[in-house]
Amino acid sequence: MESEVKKPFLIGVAGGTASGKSTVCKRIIGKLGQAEVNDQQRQVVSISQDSFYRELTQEEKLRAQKGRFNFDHPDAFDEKLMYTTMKDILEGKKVTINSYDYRTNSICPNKTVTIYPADVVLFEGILVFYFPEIRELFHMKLFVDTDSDTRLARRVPRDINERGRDLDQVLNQYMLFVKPAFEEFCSPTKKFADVIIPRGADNTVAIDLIVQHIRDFLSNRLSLDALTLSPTSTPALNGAAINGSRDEFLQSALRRFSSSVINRKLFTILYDRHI
Ligand SMILES: Nc1ncnc2c1ncn2[C@@H]1O[C@H](COP(=O)(O)OP(=O)(O)O)[C@@H](O)[C@H]1O
Ligand SMILES: Nc1ccn([C@@H]2O[C@H](COP(=O)(O)O)[C@@H](O)[C@H]2O)c(=O)n1
Repeated sequence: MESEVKKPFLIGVAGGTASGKSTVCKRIIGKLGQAEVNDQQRQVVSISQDSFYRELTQEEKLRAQKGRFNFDHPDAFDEKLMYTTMKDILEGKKVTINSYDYRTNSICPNKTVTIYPADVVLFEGILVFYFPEIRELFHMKLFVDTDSDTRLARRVPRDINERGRDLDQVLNQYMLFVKPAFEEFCSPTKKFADVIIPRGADNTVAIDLIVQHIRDFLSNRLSLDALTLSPTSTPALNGAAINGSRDEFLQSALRRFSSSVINRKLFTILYDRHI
């Protein structure tokens, strides 16, 4: 039998720096029951746009060390790599992405992350809605809308504790690049969002609604897939549906989709429609 190609539900998660984008993604992953699942089995994965910062020239590296490089400008990213990676993910391919090191302002040498095909892929970053070709790939677009005071108050300790910066560097970079670029490039992309999440991860009502929408989308797609099964594409499943018992059909359907986050009660309904 042909192996199943997983075409994921692709969700873009944009918002200003330290708005809570990665925390929102973690909450969604947790609520879909995927927090403890290992990388290869994981059906819901999150990718950061930071993995697509481009390598700097020597001159840019020197400027970055002095806090004089604008990492909040669209040109700081490798747009082409972002697009081809998202296309590959949408085609159900396994992809390899870079790890990024904020301390050296560069891609970690000899360190990559493998992203295995999944049901749901979240792609989060300050400018994920900025590039039109990439924006159009998303099935759902979320904008995490946290006020700028809160974001700065979170960014300062994070950049000092986790990204190797000192207070002066963080504040200078914020005033010189981060704040103006947010206003010019990030904030205007809020209008493309399907859902705006005020207060980020604190907004459990919004997160629950989004999780329910993801479940509904996946159930509907699975329902369509199963209703259009052809004997050539999935002989085992179809054979069971046509010739076998109700239990055989459900067993083979569950085997095929056993790793999915989708509601399995659906198969009972499908069986009743098929037979
Ligand atoms: N709702 C929240 N309440 C308190 N701290 C938060 C909240 N959301 C995020 N944080 C903290 O703020 C910092 C930035 O959050 P993060 O999710 O990494 O933001 P982003 O991905 O948008 O840069 C992290 O240290 C995180 O733990
Ligand atoms: N070498 C770098 C690369 C990026 N940044 C800053 O990271 C921010 C984006 O990450 P978030 O998790 O905050 O969304 C962005 O505002 C860049 O300024 C950096 O400081 N150094």
